[in-house]
Order: sequence, then C-alpha cells, then structure tokens
Amino acid sequence: MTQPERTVIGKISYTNSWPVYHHFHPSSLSFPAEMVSEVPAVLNRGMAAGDIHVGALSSFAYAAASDRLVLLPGLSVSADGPVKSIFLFSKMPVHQIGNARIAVTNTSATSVNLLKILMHKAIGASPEYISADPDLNVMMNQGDACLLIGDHAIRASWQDQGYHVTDLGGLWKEWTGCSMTFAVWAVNRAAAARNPEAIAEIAEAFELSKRRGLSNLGPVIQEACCTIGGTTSYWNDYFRNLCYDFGERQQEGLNLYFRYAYDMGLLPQEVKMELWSHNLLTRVKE
Ligand SMILES: C=C(O[C@@H]1C=C(C(=O)O)C=C[C@H]1O)C(=O)O
Repeated sequence: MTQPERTVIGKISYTNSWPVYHHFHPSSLSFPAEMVSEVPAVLNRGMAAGDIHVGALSSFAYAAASDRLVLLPGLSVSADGPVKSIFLFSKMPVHQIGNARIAVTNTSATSVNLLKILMHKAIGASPEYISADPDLNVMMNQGDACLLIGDHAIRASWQDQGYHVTDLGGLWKEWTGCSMTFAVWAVNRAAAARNPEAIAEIAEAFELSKRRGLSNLGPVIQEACCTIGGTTSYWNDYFRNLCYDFGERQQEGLNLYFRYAYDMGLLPQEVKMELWSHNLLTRVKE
C-alpha cells in the first residue's frame, strides 16, 4: 500500500504570526501533516518550489509565485499604520538617505521590496542595497542604514544606538493612506486540486486557531515574554496593533503595493489575487 502524502505546513517563526498558530496543531488533523517553522525567506522558497504545500509566506513571494499559489481567505499579517517590527535604522534622517548603502535582511521579501518602493517613489532616493544576515551591528558596519524585520527588528529597537528609526508600515500609511499586508496564507494549486478536503480542514483549523488566539492573547504574550523578553504590556500592544484579517481594506493596500512593485519591475507580472474556497476560486475585487 502506498503511504498517504504528508501535507507540509509552513509557519513563520517570528512572533508576529503566533496568534494564528497558537491553537493550530498539525497532529490534530485527520491526515498526516507536519509543520516547518522558518523565517519568511525560507518559507517563500519552499512554497514556490512546492515543498511546502500550505501556510504563511511573504505577500511579495505569493505575488511572485501566484501562478502556483492561491490565497487562503481571511488570514494575513497586516498593519494600518506603524507595524512596530519592520524598521529601517539609519545614520541620517530617512529623507536624507540619497544614494547611501542600505543592508537589508535576507529573511524578508515583502519589506525589502516595500523599502525599494518607498525609497524610489515616496522619498526620491536611489540607495545601493546589499543583502545581509539580520545583525544590526554587522549591518551598520557594512552600510549607512539597515532594514530588519520580525523579532530581529524588535530586539534591535530595544538597544538604543542613537540611529534614526523608521517604521515602514508607518511610512507607507503616511504616503498612501493605505494599510499594508506583510504576510498572507496561501496553498499550492496542485496540492489543493489533489486534496481539497485536507485544505478545507487546514483552512478551518487556522480560522479557529486565530479566533481562539486573539480572544485570549495571554498565553501568546507569556510565550513572547519568555522567549524574546519585554513586558506583558509591550506584547499586548504589539499583537493588538497587528491585523490578522484579509478584508477589503487589506486587499486594497496590498493591490496598490503589487501595482507599484510591478511598475518598478520588482514583480515580473501584474497580480490578480485569487482566494481559495472549497472547490471554487474567487478573484479579489480590484
Ligand atoms: C510584521 C512582520 O511581517 C513579516 C514580514 C515579512 C517580509 O518582509 O517578507 C514576511 C512575513 C511577515 O510576518 C514582521 O516581520 O515584523
């Protein structure tokens, strides 16, 4: 007898996604599944290659692989203003960056491209970008500014080094008036076609986990305090500031980001977002 295929589910290792994953247990699913917890760049590669079948990834990476992926509805990591964990640290004020060198974290896709859009279109700067491991001190030795995301950005923001600190979610909101979506949940089209029942079960389990996680953030906050540090009130503010839905407001902001990314040649094709639902694909309103 052939072994049933194991469904591989991706999890963003950064705390920002924890409220959606806290009550999600692959062992409770009715079929064999395993979860891989990684930084976004690793999940992005796995989802594009088809090695990871379903889960969270950078919204930019979804767009780049949208011929192979469809979105799971109702899930994202978004912010309508400052995101509090995606920071540009710079030796000069952000509007004076000019053609300075910026070291960007190699763990991100969405924020690196958001930075390029903001620098070019909002600030009129033409910096040089180099990709680097996420380490504030090493990056600041390599350049005049650096971009960090997730827990690396949070930890770096706690060390006061006298740098200018710019929140990219805040800058995007100031410039466009829009919300920004950093992560989405997606499923591999072929995996969804092969096993729609499994994907339906996973989509429902994520939805339930998100609802439970957000209705009582206590355990997630405790875990964040223990593993990263910081106070209960810090993490309470952090999680409450993020939006985990993917409604019209989030879709509108993400569509605008995709349009700018395409204009600048960062994305090879225009993106028509498609939402998975049981045996049906729905196109997101443009
Ligand atoms: C809010 C954040 O969003 C993350 C940023 C990502 C990116 O830049 O590619 C990917 C996933 C998100 O979870 C963060 O990391 O702080």
